Amino acid sequence: MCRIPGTLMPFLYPCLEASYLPLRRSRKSFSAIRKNAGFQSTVAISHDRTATEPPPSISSHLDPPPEDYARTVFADKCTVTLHAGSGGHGCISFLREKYIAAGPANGGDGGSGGNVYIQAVRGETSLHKLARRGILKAGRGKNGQGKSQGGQRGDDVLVQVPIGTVVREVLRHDPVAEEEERLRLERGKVQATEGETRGQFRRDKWMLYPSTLPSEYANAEFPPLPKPRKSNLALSQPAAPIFLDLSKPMDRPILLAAGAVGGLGNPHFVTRDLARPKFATKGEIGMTLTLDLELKLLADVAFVGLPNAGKSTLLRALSRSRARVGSWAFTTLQPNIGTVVLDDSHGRPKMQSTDANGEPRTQISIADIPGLIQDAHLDRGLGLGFLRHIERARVLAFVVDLSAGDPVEALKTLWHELGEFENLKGRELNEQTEHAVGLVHWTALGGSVWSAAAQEGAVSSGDERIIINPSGPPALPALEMPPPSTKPWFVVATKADVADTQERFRNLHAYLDVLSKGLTPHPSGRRHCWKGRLCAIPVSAIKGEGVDRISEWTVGLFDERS
Ligand SMILES: Nc1nc2c(ncn2[C@@H]2O[C@H](COP(=O)(O)OP(=O)(O)OP(=O)(O)O)[C@@H](O)[C@H]2O)c(=O)[nH]1
Ligand SMILES: [Mg+2]
Repeated sequence: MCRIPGTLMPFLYPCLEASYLPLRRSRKSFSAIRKNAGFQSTVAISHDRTATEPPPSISSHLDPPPEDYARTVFADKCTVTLHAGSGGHGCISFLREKYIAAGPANGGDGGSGGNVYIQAVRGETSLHKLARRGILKAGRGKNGQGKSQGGQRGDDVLVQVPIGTVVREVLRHDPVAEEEERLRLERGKVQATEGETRGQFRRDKWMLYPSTLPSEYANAEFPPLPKPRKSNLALSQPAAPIFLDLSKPMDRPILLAAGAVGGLGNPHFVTRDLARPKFATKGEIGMTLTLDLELKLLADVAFVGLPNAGKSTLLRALSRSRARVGSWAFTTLQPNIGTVVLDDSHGRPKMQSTDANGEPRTQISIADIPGLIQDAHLDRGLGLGFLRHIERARVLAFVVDLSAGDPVEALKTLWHELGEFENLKGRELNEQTEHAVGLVHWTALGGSVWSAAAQEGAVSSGDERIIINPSGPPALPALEMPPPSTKPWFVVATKADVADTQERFRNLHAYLDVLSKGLTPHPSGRRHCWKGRLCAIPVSAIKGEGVDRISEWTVGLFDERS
């Protein structure tokens, strides 16, 4: 439940105020707020101040010079390749001391490779850092040393992603699993694998004593190769193909790929006949995973509006964002994410509210989405790309400009685009399903694991295995998102400081009233839309007035749903 201690900012339109109380606020607390704010006597915004008076001191952030813009770097999707560390090689060494010229074998085992972990953390809002890096490699285990010293473990890699990231596997190359698969297939044909491997030298598996002559190992007899080994940690890896929906902050990371185990030192190969083996095994090769990361939840609130409506200025007013603003359309080309901290700058929460996990809500994230224009669903303007972002917010805040024509028309245009986008997605989904019904799925290596061997082409160790040369990994289906019309929403009527905008605001308010009573069809044209209390919040973003109501209302909506 949301409770708002302290005073509200002096409000914009006193005559309309009574009907915009945040959800579930008691009458008593409201009258206290009115009293504190000097409500009856103060009208917060002087309407024709913008042109003549110098902007207030706050405007340095809200009406910023170009040097105050931060370059927006944002990615809501990326593909990364993760390499678990390979194991270090086993060591070939012999004890050598005073009076012991040729002691027993004492080579240490190789160290294990580093593991790859993933963790969803608060504070991360975009996948651009991962998108830029593309490839992350865990450290290789160090080789074993003499005097039976094992090699050091390789360094782990921790991939930190924003909360709401969906991780899907695109490609997997696990040399150990592939070797096991190869042996399993061969076991049917040749019973005595041991006998077959004895006497063979495999350059990729064996380490040889440095001073060994080629002629020596050409005739040397090698023991059977040890079975492909995996570290115990591999048991806690998620099952293939990986699908993780990281919708909550994680205290501990999840293991994605365990590092490969190190090779065996030469003491492992001591036998009665061979006291001083001059060979050890190489470390296993670490697995490679190609993952598709996609943000399912971009932010708690998304600002949806026509170009130049004042969305970026509003984000600057609410948070410390340094989004670019300008009096022309399409100033914003990438979503900007801002964080609103719900405390009074002294560490005390402004509102008592808890999230779905029962934890106190300390902040909300807001996404400023690039402007939407008519026919955006037909890929006009910045196209479908950013309509996609709108699906990824929990609450939609429609930002309408009170100074630019009828706000009701603007709201209808925005909803029409979202409705058409939903229709388009529905049609696409139907087509995909029809297409999928007509397809025959065939997996090359008989498992859900898409192996690199299959990707390389017509590789086959046996005659009966036919591998089709595919052009690449299978495309992942689009993530399922809740349609925008089912999300809670409200309207932010901005630029309320501009003169003669009250009438437009009253019209907007009246329209929302009629809409919430169900007396007029939903502007998206969709059925099963969200049915809740609709509200329009008048603000002046450029003066930072009335903007606190946005976070209060949002928190009220979250509390209602939880
Ligand atoms: N008078 C007044 N002007 C505002 C207000 N908010 C924004 N503006 C001005 O409106 C213009 C557009 O603001 P932006 O924040 O860049 O608008 P936007 O919606 O982000 O625009 P796009 O990124 O192009 O979609 C700027 O010149 C702002 O100074 C406001 O509350 N009052
Ligand atoms: Mg903008």
